Amino acid sequence: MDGSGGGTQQLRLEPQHELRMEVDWGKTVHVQLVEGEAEVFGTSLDLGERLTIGGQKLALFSWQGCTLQLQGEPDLMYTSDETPMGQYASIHDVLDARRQEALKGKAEGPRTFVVGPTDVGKSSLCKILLNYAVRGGWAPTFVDLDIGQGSITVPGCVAATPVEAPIDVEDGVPTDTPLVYYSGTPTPSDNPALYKHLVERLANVLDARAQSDPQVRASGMVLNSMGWVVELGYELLKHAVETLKCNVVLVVGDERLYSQLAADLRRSSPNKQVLKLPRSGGVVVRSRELRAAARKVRVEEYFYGYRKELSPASQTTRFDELQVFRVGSGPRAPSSALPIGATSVSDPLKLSRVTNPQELLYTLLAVSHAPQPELLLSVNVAGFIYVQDVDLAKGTITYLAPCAGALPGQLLLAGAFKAYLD
Ligand SMILES: Nc1ncnc2c1ncn2[C@@H]1O[C@H](COP(=O)(O)OP(=O)(O)OP(=O)(O)O)[C@@H](O)[C@H]1O
Repeated sequence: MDGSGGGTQQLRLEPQHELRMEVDWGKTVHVQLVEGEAEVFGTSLDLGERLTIGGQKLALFSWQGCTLQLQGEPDLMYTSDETPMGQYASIHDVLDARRQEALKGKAEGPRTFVVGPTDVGKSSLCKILLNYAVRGGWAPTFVDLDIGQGSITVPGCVAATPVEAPIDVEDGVPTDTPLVYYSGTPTPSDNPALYKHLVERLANVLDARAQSDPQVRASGMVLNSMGWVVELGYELLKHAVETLKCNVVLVVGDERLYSQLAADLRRSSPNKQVLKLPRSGGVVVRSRELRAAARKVRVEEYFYGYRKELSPASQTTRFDELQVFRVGSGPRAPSSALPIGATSVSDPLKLSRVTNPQELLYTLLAVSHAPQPELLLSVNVAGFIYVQDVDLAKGTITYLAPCAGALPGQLLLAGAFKAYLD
């Protein structure tokens, strides 16, 4: 049973056109390349390869034209020749030239920061640039600072992963050797100091990695950012650009943001390239509810896999055998409750041991590589567990882990959002 239903049809895609498609979760559509060439966000399809699309919105683009065979009924499907792919390819050429130059001069390649408001196609552009770089023989690092989505592991993280092969259309970015820091919340406004701290930790490790391998260094990075581009969100963007030493900033679909960033960044470092790009008309706008649903799907995929091919293990343990810590000093007193003139002071990076397991129910806990609690915010995480049940009478918690057996670390970081897996 593949859930595709519907008949089979052949479709001709003219040169530089794209076929835009939306397939809801729980449904599948199969697409096969019969003739010519086509790609999905820069990942080329092989002739005869059968792509399964489910719970996705995407575009099949062809530079030279192609024939596709479709089985199943997408919820929405249309073709368009109004795509920014030509401009995206030109940007790739600029980045490629910078990589060649960097390799020759044993220097840093382009660190390309993609910014823009929500739903302008930032993640899709990152995939296109990563895939084009891989097709040219480079091994760029993908850095995801959009903690709302968690495309590398789960929502609530800043993370990075090397991309050495084209990104799988179904499985997404590779997750074999990710570098992950957990903030535990899908929005940086909950604890901006923590977000900045984790970005700084990530930057340090990525700098060290780049120094150790000239090819990695010249390949550079492609960085995805969150869509919060005003007020504090804007300050966090600038902090990330500076901390991760980004030398190319691509502003998608927002003229105002482009001129503001270009002025601010050029003032602080004149050799940064700040470029503007149009939003693709194909990008689908997602509601708040859809984003929350996508977060849950992301967590499910982490444990069960995109095709439900993984077998996570449910285990029960005594809560006092786990050392779970929470970041931040808890809710601040409202200013109205403080003496006149006093401000509420709390350490946003303070760690405190969680003593009531009930508050962890349905949340994700990060299993840290840290050898001691003081290093919990400095060391990356090994993976995640999901708290399925808490038995206060017995003092036990039941959790879902990617595999059975002992956890890879004794120290855990609590998350603040509930995933409510079925
Ligand atoms: N040309 C296109 N045709 C059809 N769907 C597209 C196209 N480009 C992007 N999409 C889809 O639109 C949705 C939003 O795109 P994307 O995730 O790239 O935007 P974003 O700016 O990164 O969003 P966010 O605000 O969540 O960071 C995704 O489901 C993506 O697959």
